[in-house]
Amino acid sequence: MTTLSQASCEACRIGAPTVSDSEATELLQQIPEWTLIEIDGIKQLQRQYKFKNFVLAMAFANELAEISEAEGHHPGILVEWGKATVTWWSHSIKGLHRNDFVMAAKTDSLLTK
Ligand SMILES: C[C@H](O)[C@H](O)[C@H]1CNC2=NC(N)=NC(=O)C2=N1
Repeated sequence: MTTLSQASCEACRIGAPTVSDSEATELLQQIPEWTLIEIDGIKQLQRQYKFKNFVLAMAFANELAEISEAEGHHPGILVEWGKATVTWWSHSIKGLHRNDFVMAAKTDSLLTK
């Protein structure tokens, strides 16, 4: 099995299937720090990362911007002093696609680079 962080984000077109609840539970085992949330009926993955200051949190957000552009899939990022909150979901399908789990794993691997 390819680990999520090594997978590529496949194109996610309108009408692509959302991940089922049982698939989500299984995929979450590979990204245990992430929480499944629901906002306005849209399921999303969210994780808060802690940093020593604002500049480090901002630098992390910029690295995440680079991999997001490379993969064509983009997160919500809230940068505050000492933390960055990252949220992944697929706008085109108003929910979670496997891409979101792949991107969450890639986000985690930025920290271990
Ligand atoms: C045309 C472009 O690839 C699409 O609009 C992409 C851009 N980034 C995206 N990011 C996310 N998170 N969901 C999307 O549906 C999405 N669509």
